[in-house]
Amino acid sequence: MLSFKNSQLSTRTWVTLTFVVLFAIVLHRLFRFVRTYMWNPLRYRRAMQAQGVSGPTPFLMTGNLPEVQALKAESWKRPMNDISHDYVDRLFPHYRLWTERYGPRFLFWSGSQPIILETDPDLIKEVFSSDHKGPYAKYGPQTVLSKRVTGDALFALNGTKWLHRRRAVRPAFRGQLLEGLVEPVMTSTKEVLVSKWEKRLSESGGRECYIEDIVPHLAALTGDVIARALFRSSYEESNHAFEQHKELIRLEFQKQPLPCSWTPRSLIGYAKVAYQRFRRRRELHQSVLATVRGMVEKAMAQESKQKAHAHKDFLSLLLAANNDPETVAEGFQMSTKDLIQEARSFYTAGYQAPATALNWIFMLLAQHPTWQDRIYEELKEVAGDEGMLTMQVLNSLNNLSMVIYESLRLYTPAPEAHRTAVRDVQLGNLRILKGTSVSVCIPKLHRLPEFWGEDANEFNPERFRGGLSSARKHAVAYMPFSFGPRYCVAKTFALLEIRCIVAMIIQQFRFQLSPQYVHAPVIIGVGIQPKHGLPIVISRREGRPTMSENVQ
Ligand code: HEM
Repeated sequence: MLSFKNSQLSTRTWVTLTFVVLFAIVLHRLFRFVRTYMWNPLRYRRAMQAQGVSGPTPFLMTGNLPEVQALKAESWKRPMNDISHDYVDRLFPHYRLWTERYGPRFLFWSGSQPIILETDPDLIKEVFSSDHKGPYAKYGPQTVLSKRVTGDALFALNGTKWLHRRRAVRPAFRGQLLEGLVEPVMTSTKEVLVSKWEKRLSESGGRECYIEDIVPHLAALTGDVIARALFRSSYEESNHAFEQHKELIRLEFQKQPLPCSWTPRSLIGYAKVAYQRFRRRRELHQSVLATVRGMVEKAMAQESKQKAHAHKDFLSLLLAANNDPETVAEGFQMSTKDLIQEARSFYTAGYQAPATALNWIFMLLAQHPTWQDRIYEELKEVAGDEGMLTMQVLNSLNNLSMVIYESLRLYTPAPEAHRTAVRDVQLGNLRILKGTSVSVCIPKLHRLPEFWGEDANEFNPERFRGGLSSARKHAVAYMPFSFGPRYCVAKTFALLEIRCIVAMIIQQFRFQLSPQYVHAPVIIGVGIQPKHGLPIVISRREGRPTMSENVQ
Protein backbone atom coordinates (compact mmCIF):
# COMPACT_ATOMS: atom_id res chain seq x y z
CA MET A 1 0.00 0.00 0.00
CA LEU A 2 2.75 2.30 1.06
CA SER A 3 4.86 1.40 -1.96
CA PHE A 4 1.88 2.05 -4.30
CA LYS A 5 1.43 5.49 -2.78
CA ASN A 6 5.14 6.15 -3.15
CA SER A 7 5.21 5.06 -6.76
CA GLN A 8 2.16 7.29 -7.50
CA LEU A 9 3.97 10.15 -5.91
CA SER A 10 7.12 9.44 -7.84
CA THR A 11 5.21 9.21 -11.14
CA ARG A 12 3.78 12.66 -10.52
CA THR A 13 7.20 13.91 -9.56
CA TRP A 14 8.59 12.39 -12.73
CA VAL A 15 6.02 14.10 -14.90
CA THR A 16 6.61 17.43 -13.14
CA LEU A 17 10.37 17.03 -13.45
CA THR A 18 10.09 16.20 -17.14
CA PHE A 19 8.01 19.30 -17.70
CA VAL A 20 10.45 21.43 -15.74
CA VAL A 21 13.40 20.09 -17.72
CA LEU A 22 11.60 20.53 -21.04
CA PHE A 23 10.52 24.02 -20.05
CA ALA A 24 14.11 24.87 -19.03
CA ILE A 25 15.41 23.58 -22.39
CA VAL A 26 12.82 25.57 -24.34
CA LEU A 27 13.53 28.65 -22.23
CA HIS A 28 17.26 28.25 -22.73
CA ARG A 29 16.82 27.87 -26.52
CA LEU A 30 14.53 30.86 -26.59
CA PHE A 31 16.98 32.89 -24.57
CA ARG A 32 19.84 31.93 -26.93
CA PHE A 33 17.70 32.71 -29.95
CA VAL A 34 16.75 36.15 -28.63
CA ARG A 35 20.34 36.88 -27.58
CA THR A 36 21.91 35.68 -30.87
CA TYR A 37 19.44 37.01 -33.39
CA MET A 38 17.88 40.02 -31.68
CA TRP A 39 19.80 41.35 -28.74
CA ASN A 40 23.36 40.98 -30.14
CA PRO A 41 22.62 42.63 -33.50
CA LEU A 42 21.01 45.51 -31.61
CA ARG A 43 23.91 45.81 -29.16
CA TYR A 44 26.68 45.51 -31.79
CA ARG A 45 25.00 47.91 -34.18
CA ARG A 46 24.45 50.48 -31.45
CA ALA A 47 28.07 50.17 -30.29
CA MET A 48 29.35 50.67 -33.85
CA GLN A 49 26.92 53.47 -34.66
CA ALA A 50 28.08 55.33 -31.54
CA GLN A 51 31.56 55.22 -33.10
CA GLY A 52 30.38 56.39 -36.51
CA VAL A 53 30.29 52.97 -38.22
CA SER A 54 26.97 51.91 -39.71
CA GLY A 55 25.90 49.27 -42.19
CA PRO A 56 22.96 47.48 -43.80
CA THR A 57 20.10 46.33 -41.56
CA PRO A 58 20.35 42.57 -40.97
CA PHE A 59 17.41 40.18 -41.36
CA LEU A 60 16.50 37.87 -38.50
CA MET A 61 18.70 34.72 -38.63
CA THR A 62 20.16 35.23 -42.13
CA GLY A 63 21.72 38.65 -41.51
CA ASN A 64 22.68 40.29 -44.81
CA LEU A 65 23.28 37.01 -46.64
CA PRO A 66 20.11 37.18 -48.80
CA GLU A 67 21.09 40.66 -50.02
CA VAL A 68 24.69 39.54 -50.71
CA GLN A 69 23.48 36.50 -52.63
CA ALA A 70 21.01 38.53 -54.69
CA LEU A 71 23.63 41.17 -55.54
CA LYS A 72 26.19 38.54 -56.50
CA ALA A 73 23.70 36.59 -58.64
CA GLU A 74 22.85 39.77 -60.54
CA SER A 75 26.47 40.85 -60.95
CA TRP A 76 27.80 37.41 -61.98
CA LYS A 77 25.00 36.78 -64.47
CA ARG A 78 26.79 38.42 -67.35
CA PRO A 79 30.41 38.00 -68.44
CA MET A 80 32.80 40.95 -68.48
CA ASN A 81 32.99 42.96 -71.69
CA ASP A 82 36.62 42.20 -72.37
CA ILE A 83 39.46 40.37 -70.65
CA SER A 84 39.87 42.94 -67.93
CA HIS A 85 41.35 42.22 -64.52
CA ASP A 86 39.38 45.05 -62.96
CA TYR A 87 36.83 42.66 -61.44
CA VAL A 88 36.68 43.66 -57.76
CA ASP A 89 33.31 45.46 -58.00
CA ARG A 90 31.92 42.59 -60.06
CA LEU A 91 32.96 39.92 -57.55
CA PHE A 92 32.03 41.91 -54.47
CA PRO A 93 29.05 44.05 -55.55
CA HIS A 94 27.87 44.27 -51.92
CA TYR A 95 31.13 45.93 -50.87
CA ARG A 96 30.77 48.51 -53.62
CA LEU A 97 27.15 49.26 -52.70
CA TRP A 98 27.81 49.48 -48.96
CA THR A 99 30.98 51.54 -49.42
CA GLU A 100 28.94 54.06 -51.41
CA ARG A 101 26.25 54.12 -48.72
CA TYR A 102 28.21 53.83 -45.48
CA GLY A 103 31.83 54.70 -46.28
CA PRO A 104 34.94 52.47 -46.50
CA ARG A 105 34.34 50.76 -43.13
CA PHE A 106 30.96 49.20 -42.34
CA LEU A 107 29.34 46.48 -40.24
CA PHE A 108 27.39 43.67 -41.89
CA TRP A 109 26.10 40.24 -40.84
CA SER A 110 26.72 36.76 -42.15
CA GLY A 111 23.86 35.01 -40.36
CA SER A 112 24.50 35.83 -36.72
CA GLN A 113 28.16 36.74 -37.31
CA PRO A 114 28.99 40.46 -37.21
CA ILE A 115 31.70 41.42 -39.70
CA ILE A 116 33.61 44.66 -40.16
CA LEU A 117 35.21 45.25 -43.54
CA GLU A 118 38.63 46.76 -42.92
CA THR A 119 40.49 48.55 -45.71
CA ASP A 120 43.26 50.39 -43.87
CA PRO A 121 46.53 48.47 -44.56
CA ASP A 122 48.10 49.45 -41.22
CA LEU A 123 45.10 48.13 -39.29
CA ILE A 124 44.94 44.98 -41.43
CA LYS A 125 48.59 44.41 -40.57
CA GLU A 126 47.78 44.85 -36.88
CA VAL A 127 44.91 42.32 -37.02
CA PHE A 128 46.81 39.67 -38.98
CA SER A 129 49.91 40.04 -36.78
CA SER A 130 47.94 38.69 -33.83
CA ASP A 131 49.62 35.55 -32.48
CA HIS A 132 48.19 32.65 -30.46
CA LYS A 133 47.79 34.85 -27.38
CA GLY A 134 46.63 37.89 -29.34
CA PRO A 135 43.17 39.44 -29.48
CA TYR A 136 42.24 37.84 -32.83
CA ALA A 137 41.80 34.18 -33.72
CA LYS A 138 40.76 32.23 -36.80
CA TYR A 139 37.08 31.32 -36.72
CA GLY A 140 34.66 31.25 -39.62
CA PRO A 141 32.93 29.03 -42.18
CA GLN A 142 36.23 27.68 -43.55
CA THR A 143 37.50 26.64 -40.13
CA VAL A 144 34.13 25.08 -39.31
CA LEU A 145 34.21 23.09 -42.56
CA SER A 146 37.82 22.08 -42.00
CA LYS A 147 37.01 20.88 -38.47
CA ARG A 148 34.02 18.89 -39.73
CA VAL A 149 36.04 17.17 -42.44
CA THR A 150 39.42 16.68 -40.80
CA GLY A 151 39.03 17.39 -37.10
CA ASP A 152 41.58 19.37 -35.11
CA ALA A 153 44.17 20.10 -37.80
CA LEU A 154 46.51 23.10 -38.01
CA PHE A 155 44.18 25.01 -40.35
CA ALA A 156 41.38 25.14 -37.76
CA LEU A 157 43.25 25.27 -34.45
CA ASN A 158 43.71 28.31 -32.23
CA GLY A 159 45.69 29.28 -29.13
CA THR A 160 48.48 27.16 -27.69
CA LYS A 161 47.24 24.06 -29.51
CA TRP A 162 47.75 25.86 -32.83
CA LEU A 163 51.23 27.06 -31.77
CA HIS A 164 52.39 23.57 -30.85
CA ARG A 165 51.01 22.08 -34.05
CA ARG A 166 52.53 24.81 -36.23
CA ARG A 167 55.94 24.22 -34.59
CA ALA A 168 55.61 20.50 -35.19
CA VAL A 169 54.51 20.82 -38.83
CA ARG A 170 56.64 23.75 -40.01
CA PRO A 171 60.01 21.93 -40.26
CA ALA A 172 58.49 19.60 -42.88
CA PHE A 173 58.10 22.56 -45.23
CA ARG A 174 61.61 23.97 -44.93
CA GLY A 175 63.32 24.87 -48.23
CA GLN A 176 65.93 22.23 -49.06
CA LEU A 177 63.92 19.39 -47.54
CA LEU A 178 61.38 19.85 -50.32
CA GLU A 179 63.93 18.86 -52.99
CA GLY A 180 62.63 15.28 -52.90
CA LEU A 181 59.13 16.49 -53.80
CA VAL A 182 60.09 17.80 -57.25
CA GLU A 183 60.08 14.27 -58.60
CA PRO A 184 56.47 13.39 -57.59
CA VAL A 185 55.29 16.74 -59.00
CA MET A 186 57.09 15.98 -62.29
CA THR A 187 55.69 12.45 -62.45
CA SER A 188 52.14 13.70 -61.90
CA THR A 189 52.49 16.49 -64.46
CA LYS A 190 53.83 14.08 -67.04
CA GLU A 191 51.23 11.37 -66.43
CA VAL A 192 48.13 13.41 -65.73
CA LEU A 193 48.60 16.29 -68.10
CA VAL A 194 51.52 16.38 -70.55
CA SER A 195 51.10 12.89 -71.96
CA LYS A 196 47.34 13.44 -72.34
CA TRP A 197 47.82 16.70 -74.21
CA GLU A 198 50.50 15.07 -76.37
CA LYS A 199 48.08 12.28 -77.22
CA ARG A 200 45.37 14.81 -78.08
CA LEU A 201 47.84 16.62 -80.33
CA SER A 202 48.86 13.45 -82.19
CA GLU A 203 45.21 12.37 -82.52
CA SER A 204 44.27 15.74 -83.94
CA GLY A 205 46.95 15.11 -86.57
CA GLY A 206 47.68 18.78 -86.91
CA ARG A 207 50.04 21.23 -85.33
CA GLU A 208 47.31 22.59 -83.10
CA CYS A 209 44.70 21.10 -80.81
CA TYR A 210 41.70 22.62 -79.09
CA ILE A 211 41.20 21.80 -75.40
CA GLU A 212 37.68 22.70 -74.39
CA ASP A 213 38.40 23.42 -70.72
CA ILE A 214 41.66 23.02 -68.84
CA VAL A 215 40.10 23.69 -65.40
CA PRO A 216 39.26 19.99 -64.71
CA HIS A 217 42.68 18.96 -66.11
CA LEU A 218 44.46 21.22 -63.63
CA ALA A 219 42.24 20.13 -60.74
CA ALA A 220 43.01 16.48 -61.54
CA LEU A 221 46.70 17.32 -61.73
CA THR A 222 46.99 19.12 -58.38
CA GLY A 223 44.90 16.36 -56.80
CA ASP A 224 47.32 13.78 -58.13
CA VAL A 225 50.31 15.86 -57.01
CA ILE A 226 49.11 16.15 -53.42
CA ALA A 227 48.15 12.46 -53.21
CA ARG A 228 51.56 11.46 -54.61
CA ALA A 229 53.56 14.03 -52.64
CA LEU A 230 51.81 13.19 -49.41
CA PHE A 231 51.84 9.40 -49.54
CA ARG A 232 54.26 8.43 -52.23
CA SER A 233 54.77 4.92 -50.86
CA SER A 234 51.07 4.08 -50.99
CA TYR A 235 49.97 6.34 -53.81
CA GLU A 236 47.45 3.96 -55.38
CA GLU A 237 45.49 3.47 -52.14
CA SER A 238 45.82 7.12 -51.32
CA ASN A 239 44.45 8.21 -54.68
CA HIS A 240 41.21 6.34 -53.99
CA ALA A 241 40.91 7.88 -50.52
CA PHE A 242 41.57 11.27 -52.06
CA GLU A 243 38.64 10.90 -54.46
CA GLN A 244 36.44 9.99 -51.50
CA HIS A 245 37.77 12.96 -49.56
CA LYS A 246 36.84 15.29 -52.43
CA GLU A 247 33.31 13.87 -52.48
CA LEU A 248 33.07 14.42 -48.73
CA ILE A 249 34.09 18.08 -49.10
CA ARG A 250 31.55 18.53 -51.89
CA LEU A 251 28.82 17.11 -49.65
CA GLU A 252 29.85 19.31 -46.72
CA PHE A 253 29.99 22.40 -48.93
CA GLN A 254 26.73 21.95 -50.82
CA LYS A 255 23.89 22.64 -48.44
CA GLN A 256 20.79 20.55 -49.08
CA PRO A 257 18.13 22.80 -50.62
CA LEU A 258 15.10 23.31 -48.36
CA PRO A 259 11.91 21.41 -49.25
CA CYS A 260 10.02 23.11 -52.06
CA SER A 261 6.77 22.97 -50.06
CA TRP A 262 5.64 22.10 -46.55
CA THR A 263 3.41 19.21 -47.59
CA PRO A 264 4.02 15.87 -45.75
CA ARG A 265 5.21 14.30 -49.03
CA SER A 266 7.79 16.95 -49.65
CA LEU A 267 8.95 16.86 -45.99
CA ILE A 268 9.34 13.08 -46.10
CA GLY A 269 11.32 13.42 -49.34
CA TYR A 270 13.53 16.03 -47.71
CA ALA A 271 14.16 13.86 -44.64
CA LYS A 272 15.01 10.89 -46.87
CA VAL A 273 17.61 12.85 -48.84
CA ALA A 274 19.03 14.33 -45.61
CA TYR A 275 19.42 10.84 -44.16
CA GLN A 276 21.05 9.49 -47.33
CA ARG A 277 23.49 12.40 -47.34
CA PHE A 278 24.26 11.83 -43.66
CA ARG A 279 24.92 8.13 -44.27
CA ARG A 280 27.11 8.79 -47.30
CA ARG A 281 29.12 11.40 -45.36
CA ARG A 282 29.63 8.99 -42.48
CA GLU A 283 30.61 6.20 -44.87
CA LEU A 284 33.13 8.41 -46.70
CA HIS A 285 34.50 9.81 -43.46
CA GLN A 286 35.11 6.34 -42.03
CA SER A 287 36.61 4.99 -45.23
CA VAL A 288 39.04 7.91 -45.69
CA LEU A 289 39.97 7.78 -42.03
CA ALA A 290 40.71 4.06 -42.21
CA THR A 291 42.88 4.43 -45.35
CA VAL A 292 44.81 7.41 -44.02
CA ARG A 293 45.29 5.71 -40.65
CA GLY A 294 46.65 2.64 -42.45
CA MET A 295 49.07 4.74 -44.48
CA VAL A 296 50.26 6.75 -41.49
CA GLU A 297 50.86 3.58 -39.46
CA LYS A 298 52.68 1.94 -42.37
CA ALA A 299 54.86 5.03 -42.82
CA MET A 300 55.59 5.11 -39.08
CA ALA A 301 56.74 1.50 -39.17
CA GLN A 302 58.92 2.16 -42.24
CA GLU A 303 60.33 5.35 -40.77
CA SER A 304 61.70 3.57 -37.73
CA LYS A 305 63.16 0.71 -39.81
CA GLN A 306 64.62 2.40 -42.83
CA LYS A 307 65.88 5.94 -42.71
CA ALA A 308 66.53 6.00 -46.47
CA HIS A 309 62.79 6.31 -46.98
CA ALA A 310 62.78 9.68 -45.25
CA HIS A 311 62.15 12.94 -47.09
CA LYS A 312 60.57 11.32 -50.13
CA ASP A 313 57.07 12.42 -49.33
CA PHE A 314 55.29 14.79 -46.96
CA LEU A 315 54.37 12.07 -44.58
CA SER A 316 57.99 11.04 -44.06
CA LEU A 317 58.93 14.72 -43.74
CA LEU A 318 56.23 15.15 -41.11
CA LEU A 319 57.40 12.04 -39.26
CA ALA A 320 61.03 13.16 -39.39
CA ALA A 321 60.03 16.59 -38.08
CA ASN A 322 57.92 14.95 -35.41
CA ASN A 323 60.79 12.79 -34.19
CA ASP A 324 63.24 15.66 -34.24
CA PRO A 325 64.91 15.80 -30.76
CA GLU A 326 64.10 19.52 -30.47
CA THR A 327 60.39 18.92 -31.19
CA VAL A 328 60.33 16.07 -28.68
CA ALA A 329 62.22 18.07 -26.01
CA GLU A 330 59.90 21.06 -26.38
CA GLY A 331 56.83 18.85 -26.12
CA PHE A 332 55.39 19.65 -29.57
CA GLN A 333 55.34 16.05 -30.78
CA MET A 334 52.14 14.99 -32.54
CA SER A 335 50.21 11.84 -31.67
CA THR A 336 49.18 9.35 -34.38
CA LYS A 337 45.71 10.93 -34.32
CA ASP A 338 47.22 14.39 -34.89
CA LEU A 339 49.29 13.05 -37.80
CA ILE A 340 46.20 11.54 -39.40
CA GLN A 341 44.31 14.82 -39.04
CA GLU A 342 47.17 16.80 -40.55
CA ALA A 343 47.50 14.40 -43.48
CA ARG A 344 43.79 14.71 -44.21
CA SER A 345 43.92 18.46 -43.87
CA PHE A 346 46.77 18.66 -46.43
CA TYR A 347 44.53 16.78 -48.82
CA THR A 348 42.01 19.62 -48.60
CA ALA A 349 44.38 22.59 -48.47
CA GLY A 350 46.80 21.06 -50.92
CA TYR A 351 44.78 20.70 -54.10
CA GLN A 352 42.23 23.50 -54.28
CA ALA A 353 44.39 26.62 -53.97
CA PRO A 354 47.18 25.45 -56.34
CA ALA A 355 44.56 24.43 -58.95
CA THR A 356 42.89 27.84 -58.72
CA ALA A 357 46.25 29.61 -58.99
CA LEU A 358 47.19 27.53 -62.04
CA ASN A 359 43.89 28.29 -63.82
CA TRP A 360 44.65 31.98 -63.85
CA ILE A 361 48.38 31.62 -64.53
CA PHE A 362 47.48 29.69 -67.67
CA MET A 363 44.78 32.17 -68.63
CA LEU A 364 47.23 35.08 -68.31
CA LEU A 365 50.05 33.26 -70.10
CA ALA A 366 47.67 32.26 -72.89
CA GLN A 367 46.69 35.89 -73.20
CA HIS A 368 50.36 36.97 -73.21
CA PRO A 369 52.32 34.41 -75.28
CA THR A 370 55.46 36.60 -75.25
CA TRP A 371 55.81 35.71 -71.57
CA GLN A 372 55.63 32.02 -72.47
CA ASP A 373 58.54 32.55 -74.85
CA ARG A 374 60.55 34.49 -72.28
CA ILE A 375 60.10 31.66 -69.76
CA TYR A 376 60.98 29.08 -72.42
CA GLU A 377 64.20 30.92 -73.39
CA GLU A 378 65.17 31.31 -69.74
CA LEU A 379 64.52 27.61 -69.16
CA LYS A 380 66.81 26.69 -72.06
CA GLU A 381 69.47 29.00 -70.73
CA VAL A 382 69.34 27.68 -67.15
CA ALA A 383 68.48 24.02 -67.69
CA GLY A 384 70.09 23.47 -71.10
CA ASP A 385 68.55 21.59 -74.03
CA GLU A 386 67.89 18.54 -71.85
CA GLY A 387 65.76 20.76 -69.64
CA MET A 388 66.30 18.79 -66.41
CA LEU A 389 64.21 20.43 -63.71
CA THR A 390 65.64 20.52 -60.23
CA MET A 391 64.73 22.68 -57.28
CA GLN A 392 67.74 24.93 -57.99
CA VAL A 393 66.73 25.33 -61.65
CA LEU A 394 63.13 26.09 -60.76
CA ASN A 395 64.09 28.64 -58.12
CA SER A 396 66.39 30.47 -60.50
CA LEU A 397 63.79 31.08 -63.23
CA ASN A 398 63.19 34.77 -62.64
CA ASN A 399 60.71 35.36 -65.48
CA LEU A 400 58.64 32.42 -64.31
CA SER A 401 58.59 33.73 -60.73
CA MET A 402 57.60 37.19 -61.95
CA VAL A 403 54.64 35.78 -63.88
CA ILE A 404 53.53 33.66 -60.90
CA TYR A 405 53.76 36.57 -58.45
CA GLU A 406 51.84 38.83 -60.82
CA SER A 407 49.14 36.20 -61.42
CA LEU A 408 48.73 35.64 -57.68
CA ARG A 409 48.42 39.39 -57.26
CA LEU A 410 45.70 39.73 -59.90
CA TYR A 411 43.89 36.46 -59.16
CA THR A 412 44.63 35.55 -55.58
CA PRO A 413 43.21 32.04 -55.01
CA ALA A 414 41.69 32.83 -51.59
CA PRO A 415 40.31 36.37 -52.00
CA GLU A 416 38.91 36.89 -48.52
CA ALA A 417 40.48 36.42 -45.10
CA HIS A 418 39.01 36.98 -41.64
CA ARG A 419 40.10 37.15 -38.05
CA THR A 420 37.69 37.20 -35.11
CA ALA A 421 38.14 39.24 -31.94
CA VAL A 422 38.34 36.89 -28.95
CA ARG A 423 37.93 39.81 -26.54
CA ASP A 424 36.93 43.45 -26.80
CA VAL A 425 39.79 45.20 -28.54
CA GLN A 426 40.82 48.63 -29.78
CA LEU A 427 41.53 48.76 -33.53
CA GLY A 428 42.67 52.23 -34.55
CA ASN A 429 39.93 54.57 -33.38
CA LEU A 430 37.37 51.76 -33.17
CA ARG A 431 36.42 49.66 -30.14
CA ILE A 432 35.62 46.21 -31.53
CA LEU A 433 33.40 43.92 -29.49
CA LYS A 434 34.35 40.30 -28.76
CA GLY A 435 33.00 37.99 -31.45
CA THR A 436 33.24 40.49 -34.32
CA SER A 437 35.12 39.32 -37.41
CA VAL A 438 37.45 41.64 -39.27
CA SER A 439 37.34 40.86 -42.96
CA VAL A 440 39.80 41.76 -45.68
CA CYS A 441 39.17 41.86 -49.41
CA ILE A 442 42.59 40.83 -50.71
CA PRO A 443 42.04 41.68 -54.43
CA LYS A 444 41.31 45.25 -53.29
CA LEU A 445 44.62 45.42 -51.39
CA HIS A 446 46.38 43.99 -54.43
CA ARG A 447 45.15 46.92 -56.51
CA LEU A 448 45.70 49.89 -54.21
CA PRO A 449 47.17 52.54 -56.53
CA GLU A 450 49.42 53.92 -53.76
CA PHE A 451 51.24 50.57 -53.69
CA TRP A 452 50.79 49.23 -57.22
CA GLY A 453 50.50 52.38 -59.33
CA GLU A 454 47.84 53.49 -61.76
CA ASP A 455 48.28 50.34 -63.86
CA ALA A 456 47.34 48.12 -60.89
CA ASN A 457 44.70 46.32 -62.97
CA GLU A 458 47.15 45.48 -65.77
CA PHE A 459 49.14 42.27 -66.11
CA ASN A 460 52.70 43.51 -65.76
CA PRO A 461 55.12 40.93 -64.31
CA GLU A 462 57.93 43.48 -64.71
CA ARG A 463 56.86 45.03 -61.41
CA PHE A 464 58.39 41.97 -59.72
CA ARG A 465 61.75 42.13 -61.58
CA GLY A 466 63.56 43.27 -58.44
CA GLY A 467 61.96 40.48 -56.38
CA LEU A 468 58.92 40.27 -54.18
CA SER A 469 60.18 42.38 -51.28
CA SER A 470 61.03 45.38 -53.43
CA ALA A 471 57.69 45.21 -55.30
CA ARG A 472 55.64 45.01 -52.09
CA LYS A 473 55.46 48.55 -50.74
CA HIS A 474 53.60 47.58 -47.56
CA ALA A 475 53.61 44.36 -45.50
CA VAL A 476 50.01 43.58 -46.46
CA ALA A 477 50.00 45.10 -49.96
CA TYR A 478 50.58 41.56 -51.25
CA MET A 479 49.09 38.66 -49.31
CA PRO A 480 48.05 35.71 -51.52
CA PHE A 481 49.42 33.43 -48.80
CA SER A 482 48.00 35.66 -46.03
CA PHE A 483 50.18 37.53 -43.58
CA GLY A 484 51.45 37.14 -40.00
CA PRO A 485 51.92 34.03 -37.88
CA ARG A 486 49.17 32.14 -39.75
CA TYR A 487 50.44 32.66 -43.30
CA CYS A 488 50.29 29.54 -45.47
CA VAL A 489 52.60 27.00 -43.89
CA ALA A 490 53.08 25.31 -47.30
CA LYS A 491 53.92 28.47 -49.26
CA THR A 492 57.38 27.22 -50.35
CA PHE A 493 56.00 23.90 -51.50
CA ALA A 494 53.04 25.55 -53.29
CA LEU A 495 55.38 27.86 -55.22
CA LEU A 496 57.72 24.98 -56.06
CA GLU A 497 54.80 22.89 -57.31
CA ILE A 498 53.41 25.72 -59.46
CA ARG A 499 56.85 26.58 -60.89
CA CYS A 500 57.44 22.94 -61.78
CA ILE A 501 54.07 22.44 -63.48
CA VAL A 502 54.22 25.67 -65.50
CA ALA A 503 57.85 25.04 -66.52
CA MET A 504 57.10 21.50 -67.71
CA ILE A 505 54.14 22.63 -69.80
CA ILE A 506 56.01 25.55 -71.34
CA GLN A 507 58.89 23.21 -72.22
CA GLN A 508 56.50 21.15 -74.35
CA PHE A 509 53.72 23.44 -75.56
CA ARG A 510 52.72 26.88 -76.68
CA PHE A 511 49.14 27.83 -75.96
CA GLN A 512 46.71 30.62 -76.61
CA LEU A 513 43.22 31.48 -75.46
CA SER A 514 40.53 29.98 -77.63
CA PRO A 515 38.13 32.50 -79.21
CA GLN A 516 35.44 30.60 -77.23
CA TYR A 517 36.86 31.88 -73.95
CA VAL A 518 34.38 34.07 -72.08
CA HIS A 519 35.86 36.13 -69.27
CA ALA A 520 33.63 35.82 -66.23
CA PRO A 521 35.47 35.41 -62.91
CA VAL A 522 33.16 34.26 -60.09
CA ILE A 523 33.71 32.86 -56.61
CA ILE A 524 33.04 29.14 -56.31
CA GLY A 525 33.61 27.66 -52.85
CA VAL A 526 36.26 30.00 -51.54
CA GLY A 527 38.28 30.58 -54.72
CA ILE A 528 38.00 32.75 -57.83
CA GLN A 529 37.12 30.58 -60.83
CA PRO A 530 36.43 31.18 -64.53
CA LYS A 531 32.65 30.70 -64.70
CA HIS A 532 32.64 29.36 -68.25
CA GLY A 533 35.84 27.34 -68.02
CA LEU A 534 39.11 27.94 -69.76
CA PRO A 535 39.32 26.72 -73.37
CA ILE A 536 42.75 26.97 -74.98
CA VAL A 537 44.49 25.98 -78.19
CA ILE A 538 47.80 24.19 -77.74
CA SER A 539 50.62 23.49 -80.18
CA ARG A 540 53.89 21.61 -79.78
CA ARG A 541 57.09 23.60 -79.34
CA GLU A 542 59.19 23.38 -82.49
CA GLY A 543 61.98 20.80 -82.28
CA ARG A 544 60.99 19.45 -78.84
CA PRO A 545 60.81 15.68 -78.45
CA THR A 546 57.60 14.51 -76.78
CA MET A 547 57.87 13.50 -73.12
CA SER A 548 57.49 9.82 -73.98
CA GLU A 549 60.34 10.07 -76.52
CA ASN A 550 62.36 11.90 -73.88
CA VAL A 551 61.99 9.10 -71.40
CA GLN A 552 63.09 6.47 -73.92
C1 HEM B 1 48.86 28.58 -54.44
C2 HEM B 1 48.67 27.78 -53.43
C3 HEM B 1 48.22 28.18 -52.05
C4 HEM B 1 47.70 29.37 -51.62
C5 HEM B 1 47.46 30.64 -52.42
C6 HEM B 1 47.43 29.22 -50.21
C7 HEM B 1 46.89 30.22 -49.41
C8 HEM B 1 46.72 30.11 -48.05
C9 HEM B 1 46.23 31.17 -47.21
C10 HEM B 1 45.77 32.53 -47.70
C11 HEM B 1 46.23 30.71 -45.93
C12 HEM B 1 45.88 31.48 -44.67
C13 HEM B 1 44.40 31.65 -44.48
C14 HEM B 1 44.14 32.65 -43.41
O1 HEM B 1 44.96 33.49 -43.09
O2 HEM B 1 43.03 32.60 -42.88
C15 HEM B 1 46.73 29.35 -45.96
C16 HEM B 1 46.89 28.56 -44.84
C17 HEM B 1 47.26 27.24 -44.89
N1 HEM B 1 47.64 26.53 -46.01
FE1 HEM B 1 47.81 27.26 -47.89
N2 HEM B 1 47.78 27.95 -49.82
C18 HEM B 1 48.27 27.29 -50.91
C19 HEM B 1 48.73 25.98 -50.94
C20 HEM B 1 48.77 25.13 -49.87
C21 HEM B 1 49.21 23.75 -49.91
C22 HEM B 1 49.73 23.05 -51.17
C23 HEM B 1 49.06 23.24 -48.65
C24 HEM B 1 49.38 21.87 -48.11
C25 HEM B 1 50.15 20.99 -48.65
C26 HEM B 1 48.56 24.31 -47.81
C27 HEM B 1 48.32 24.20 -46.45
C28 HEM B 1 47.91 25.23 -45.64
C29 HEM B 1 47.71 25.10 -44.20
C30 HEM B 1 47.89 23.82 -43.39
C31 HEM B 1 47.32 26.36 -43.73
C32 HEM B 1 46.98 26.75 -42.29
C33 HEM B 1 48.19 27.39 -41.64
C34 HEM B 1 47.91 27.87 -40.23
O3 HEM B 1 46.78 28.21 -39.91
O4 HEM B 1 48.87 27.93 -39.45
N3 HEM B 1 48.39 25.44 -48.59
N4 HEM B 1 47.01 29.01 -47.26
